[in-house]
Order: sequence, then C-alpha cells, then structure tokens
Amino acid sequence: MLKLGVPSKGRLMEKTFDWFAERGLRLARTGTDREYAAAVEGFEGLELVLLSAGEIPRELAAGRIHLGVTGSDLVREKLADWPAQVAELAPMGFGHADLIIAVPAAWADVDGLEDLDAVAAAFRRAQGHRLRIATKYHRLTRDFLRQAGVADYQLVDSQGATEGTVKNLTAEAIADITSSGETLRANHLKILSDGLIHQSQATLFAARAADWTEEGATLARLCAALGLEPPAL
Ligand SMILES: Nc1ncnc2c1ncn2[C@@H]1O[C@H](COP(=O)(O)OP(=O)(O)OP(=O)(O)O)[C@@H](O)[C@H]1O
Ligand SMILES: O=P(O)(O)OC[C@H]1O[C@H](OP(=O)(O)OP(=O)(O)O)[C@H](O)[C@@H]1O
Repeated sequence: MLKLGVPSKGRLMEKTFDWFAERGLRLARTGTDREYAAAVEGFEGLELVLLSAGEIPRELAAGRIHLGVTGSDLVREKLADWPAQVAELAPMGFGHADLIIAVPAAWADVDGLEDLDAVAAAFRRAQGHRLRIATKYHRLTRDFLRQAGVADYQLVDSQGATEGTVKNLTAEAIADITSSGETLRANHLKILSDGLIHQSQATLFAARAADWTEEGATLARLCAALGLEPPAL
C-alpha cells in the first residue's frame, strides 16, 4: 500500500480532504470523532495515515509514509537540506501563511533588517546581552538572518503565543506565522519591510527514503488521477 500522511485535525485537515475530493478521491475519517482512523474511496492501493501536521515532515524523512500533506514552512523548518529528503509534488492553494520578523510598532526608526542590525548592536552595548528574537522556527530564522548579515541576536524558544513575548519582556522581536495580521496588530508589532522569511502553503510532498519498489506504479497512477507530473525520486 502507498501510505499518504494527512493532517489529523486542525486548519489543514478539512481542506486537504476537499482538495482530493475535487480531484475525484474521497478521503474521510471513519469511526467516532476521536478515533484516528480514515479511509480512501475511489482509488485502490492508497492507505491514509492521520498525523499532526508538525510530525509529517519527520515521517516523510524517515520513509514511514510515501506521501504527506503539510505546510511548506514545516518541511523547511524540520528537515535539514529538505530537497534531499522530499520532493514537492504540488502546492495545494490553501493554508497560506507568512513567516515574518516583527518588532515593536513603537520602534519608529526600525523599518528593515539593516535597522534591526544597528539596533541589535546598540542593544548589546547598552544591555549587556543580545537582542532576543522569540520563535519556534529556529532553522528558518537563523538561515534567513545569516543571509541578511544580521548576527548580533539570540533566539528564544517560543512554542505558542509568540506575539506575547515582547509585552512580557522575554523578547524584543519575534519570528512567527501571520495570516490576517490581527495577532500582530493586537500586540503592537509591525513586520519589517524586508522581513518575509517564507510564504507557506499546504503542499503535497513525496518521500525520497520511502520504499518505492512496489509503490512506484501506484504513485504513477495516483499522479495521473490527480493531474500531476510524477516526481523524480
Ligand atoms: N493563521 C495561521 N496560524 C498558524 N499556522 C497557520 C496559519 N495558517 C496556516 N497555517 C499553517 O498551518 C500549519 C500548522 O498547522 P497546525 O497548527 O494544524 O499543525 P500543528 O502545529 O502540527 O498542530 P497540532 O500539533 O496541534 O496538530 C503550518 O504549516 C502553518 O504555516
Ligand atoms: O495573523 P493572524 O490571522 O492573527 O494569525 C496568526 C496567529 O495564528 C497562529 O497561532 P495559532 O492559533 O496557531 O496558535 P500558536 O500560538 O499555538 O501558534 C500564529 O502563531 C499566530 O499567532
């Protein structure tokens, strides 16, 4: 069987089911609301695995699932050298969110990364420690700031309510996901003009490490059914 990992709940699950339904494949949860079981109608040889969106990158990298739907941000964050581990089969057109760097709206002199760099250096001289950026996206934030030439900062781990860290004085800036921008506004934060790290959307990925000896033919059939180019794995 070809194993397809899909988000088990939350914002990505229903839209994933809709995306496949529009292409003639009915995925559905079976059993009670709380039971993590699912089935596929309209396609032979495909097995659904319900997983948290955050775990799907790791399961793909390990080859425990052949295909998986998750946010493009999560694959880039959780997998080192992600293109070596997964192939992008299709962007799915939902689950859009921007990973951005934001600072207090009151920092009138800080518009972009160059200003942040200057503030960070001054901050260290004045405070005796580095400017703190709260995030759960450590890899993406570090890579982005390295490329931008910003070095005088430290990351502070925040696994949720990240926009609150500035008010709570545990960080001076944040790197987090935004979609409507409401949470940033409500917490008096502004996005740096050149602070867009990644534009994320739900994406269908294929695992390079999965065993494709039997399932290669199923993948070719599935790609044809979905109108997708089969990936080079
Ligand atoms: N407004 C938003 N806020 C946060 N994430 C969003 C938003 N819109 C889309 N996303 C995307 O949704 C994905 C995260 O989904 P979700 O929170 O359901 O997964 P999760 O963190 O694995 O949750 P859980 O572990 O609770 O199942 C990420 O790819 C993220 O970019
Ligand atoms: O731009 P907006 O539309 O306001 O959405 C952005 C918010 O939504 C997400 O939080 P989520 O609800 O996933 O909770 P979290 O704090 O656990 O990440 C994200 O981390 C932001 O806080």
